[in-house]
Amino acid sequence: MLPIPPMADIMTKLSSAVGGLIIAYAMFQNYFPYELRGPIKRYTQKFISFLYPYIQITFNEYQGDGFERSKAYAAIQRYLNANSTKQAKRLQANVVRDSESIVLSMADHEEVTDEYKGIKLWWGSSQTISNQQSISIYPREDGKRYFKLTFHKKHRDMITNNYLKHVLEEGKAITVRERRRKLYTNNKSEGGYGYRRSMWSHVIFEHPASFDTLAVDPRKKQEIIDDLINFSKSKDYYAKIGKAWKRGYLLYGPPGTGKSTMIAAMANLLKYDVYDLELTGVKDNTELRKLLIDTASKSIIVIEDIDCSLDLTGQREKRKADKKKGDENGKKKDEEKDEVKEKLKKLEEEKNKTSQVTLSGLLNFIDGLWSACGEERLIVFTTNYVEKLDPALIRRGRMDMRIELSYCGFEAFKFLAKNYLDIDSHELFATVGQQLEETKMTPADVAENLMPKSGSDDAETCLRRLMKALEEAKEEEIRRKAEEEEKRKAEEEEKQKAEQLAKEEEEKDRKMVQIIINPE
Ligand SMILES: Nc1ncnc2c1ncn2[C@@H]1O[C@H](COP(=O)(O)OP(=O)(O)OP(=O)(O)O)[C@@H](O)[C@H]1O
Ligand SMILES: [Mg+2]
Repeated sequence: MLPIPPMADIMTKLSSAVGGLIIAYAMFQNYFPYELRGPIKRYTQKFISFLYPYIQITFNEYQGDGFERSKAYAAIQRYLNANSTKQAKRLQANVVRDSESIVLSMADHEEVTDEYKGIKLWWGSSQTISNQQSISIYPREDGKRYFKLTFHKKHRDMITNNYLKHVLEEGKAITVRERRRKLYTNNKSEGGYGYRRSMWSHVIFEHPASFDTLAVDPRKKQEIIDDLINFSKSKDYYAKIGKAWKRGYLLYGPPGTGKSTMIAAMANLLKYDVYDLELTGVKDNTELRKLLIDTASKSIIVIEDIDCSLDLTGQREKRKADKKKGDENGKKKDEEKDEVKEKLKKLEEEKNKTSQVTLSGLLNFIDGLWSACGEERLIVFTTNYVEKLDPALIRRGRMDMRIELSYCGFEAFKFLAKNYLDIDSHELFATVGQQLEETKMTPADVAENLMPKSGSDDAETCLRRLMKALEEAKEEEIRRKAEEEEKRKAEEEEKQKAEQLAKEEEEKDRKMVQIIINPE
């Protein structure tokens, strides 16, 4: 490739060439016969492109009527900030992320180079200054910002077909990587009229959990990570098989086994937002659908403790009973005419009013037609009692992956020891392993015991503390079992006594009947 002079140099040469051409053009307009003008024009164009064999593409910041910021401009800006800002000598500082950090971008009239598959390109940033003296609310009237891409015309196809696509995709990926993720929760519906509030409120999601710190059997962990990454890259696959791009996970296990922590780790791994849906705060199925529509792509919708959130089968029965009660109250109202009492009753009813979301509403939420309105979404349920859930809710297709998080095993313990004490092995490991087989302890409790409590605590002190806790837990379990056995025996005895008593009563009754029938 020919070495290309810097832009300023090109512009000087070009302006003198163009000046000459304008004079020539004026002469030719007046003095050349009409028939000769066409060929001469063509040659002039060739001459210009010989002098300046480059193509320029402009990307304006605002498009359409000037209100909408061009997505391409934003993506290019991100791309250039990440890839080429180091070369620019004049930079512009923008404060972002709630005034916490600064992002540098190339200043106006700066130029940087980029290289793509051995092709050199130039990116310039500029602004046309508005002639208006007044301040306008229309962004485009305050001056148009734009990026200009310059490249040799022989690379036209490669640039327009491949490079621009690469820049836009890379820019978008950087936006996703760098954005601050959010943790949303649904606002409790308040009913009534007035200004429609957003259905979700959010805070910045900053949970430190990651799969690196999660003590789960390494093989199982890898399987989950692979599944998640595979999902996030499967846009085309889902389109091909005609399924909405979403996946359901059911996390189940006793309290303190890392279900919530795993959700945070999933969000951190995929860089997704989290929507923590509190079902008891959702008025009815319609509101549930609205909440769903209000969620963005690249997100995890979480429903924790699904078994407690709603008594999905009992709920419908209770509602019917409530309704009946409501009708009866209506009749009484005319009779009583006691307004104060009525108001108090209403308040009480309002307080007791629970969510009217039904099982079918929830199933529709997961895989009904509306669930396809966004893409790249995970739906995660957690529960302590998987056996309590309605089979329809957790069948394959709805919950694609079921993950059991259980008590701490030896592998998980070794992982926690490495994480908390920075040791791979210790002579006490074998004993701890044996204890863990005999006694159930959650990873949360194991981690708590392993954590050094003071600066003087070494690995052995922490391991011995864990062993002591396991010993105590074992004794507690033996005590509990003994108590249960005692209770069971007492109940059994009670039952036998009652049966004996019933038999005796029956015998007495039988004899009494006989005396009445046969008095002698
Ligand atoms: N497998 C694990 N690896 C590392 N830390 C864990 C693990 N499980 C639990 N913990 C620790 O224990 C604490 C409680 O865990 P978490 O809240 O994730 O439990 P959970 O399964 O969601 O419990 P619940 O059913 O009560 O909601 C967390 O602070 C976490 O650090
Ligand atoms: Mg939890």
